[in-house]
Amino acid sequence: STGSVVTTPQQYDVEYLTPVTIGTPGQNLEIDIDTGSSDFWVFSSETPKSQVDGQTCYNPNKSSTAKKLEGATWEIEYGDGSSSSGDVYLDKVKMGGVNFSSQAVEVASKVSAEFTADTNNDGLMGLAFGSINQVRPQKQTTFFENLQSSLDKPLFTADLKSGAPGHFNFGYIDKNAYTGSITYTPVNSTQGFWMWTSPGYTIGASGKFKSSPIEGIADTGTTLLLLPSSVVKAYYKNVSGASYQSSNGGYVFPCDATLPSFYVSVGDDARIKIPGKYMSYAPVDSQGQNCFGGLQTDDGIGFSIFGDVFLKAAFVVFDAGKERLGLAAK
Ligand SMILES: CC1CCN(C(=N)N)CC1
Ligand SMILES: CC1CCN(C(=N)N)CC1
Repeated sequence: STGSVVTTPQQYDVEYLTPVTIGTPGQNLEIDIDTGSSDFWVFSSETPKSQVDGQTCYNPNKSSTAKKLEGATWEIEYGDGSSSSGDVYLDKVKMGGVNFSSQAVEVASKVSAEFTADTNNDGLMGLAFGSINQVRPQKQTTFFENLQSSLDKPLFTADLKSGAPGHFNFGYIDKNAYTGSITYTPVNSTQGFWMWTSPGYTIGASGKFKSSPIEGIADTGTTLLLLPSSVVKAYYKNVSGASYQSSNGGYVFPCDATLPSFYVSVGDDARIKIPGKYMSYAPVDSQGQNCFGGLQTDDGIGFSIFGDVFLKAAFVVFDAGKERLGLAAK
């Protein structure tokens, strides 16, 4: 089998939302596909009304195919301090024409304020590895892991775009979705993530390549590109008026500043070009005077995060069959 589903950026490409159908008859939710986690959780009939602000809620009692996973519970906390928790049902889940009949659907009986405020986001689907799933007493496998053996190829691809809809595809590689060739690099999944190491980077079209291994995760659920502080400092040295502002929680610069492109090396002789335009995330003030950088430090995380600022510049192959990541220009 193969599948393809559209994924639509929210304002400033802060996150991408993807339609997912759960249960019988189908209940349609808009889900944040997150390759940096491994739980599929949704707003539900069990989420207190005071914590719901317009989100679509999955109601297992209205699905003839829902079965409660007795005794199973979950709770999860994300890098930004947001969190959610609840219990678990097994139900039919369909996305992009592929479906799995008994997917663990983690229903939220509690969500933090960040999720309540994220009014178009009805839940998250983690596509990292099941080893970091948070359901207890027995961990659950991800939608992709459940599908894997039935897919034409044991892989999925992400084609996120800047300010436009893109696609997640399952089981095949769309040759029309990228230019040139795909460079593959090994994935180390021992921490449960799509973790890989870039050999280095280049700042600006005429910059010199800097050999400096950067270990990080390919993460569709993180908005920005989070790299070691030495790399980030070197980049913003090239941006007039840029400074680290603790009050804003990162590097900020005048919105009219000229931003150099940033090249992330892949394998022996390939690199992904992030256009300067992608290196500005959003205004920090209502006048739109100063802007928050799309590149920030990975301080405190333990590894770098190749988030949407990077991923939307590439065609990305998450190849579980060969434990590797494929990257191509587009
Ligand atoms: C290591 C962290 C990366 C960001 N997260 C995520 N995309 N779910 C949380 C884990
Ligand atoms: C990885 C997740 C971090 C938390 N999120 C949020 N606050 N809207 C969603 C993505």
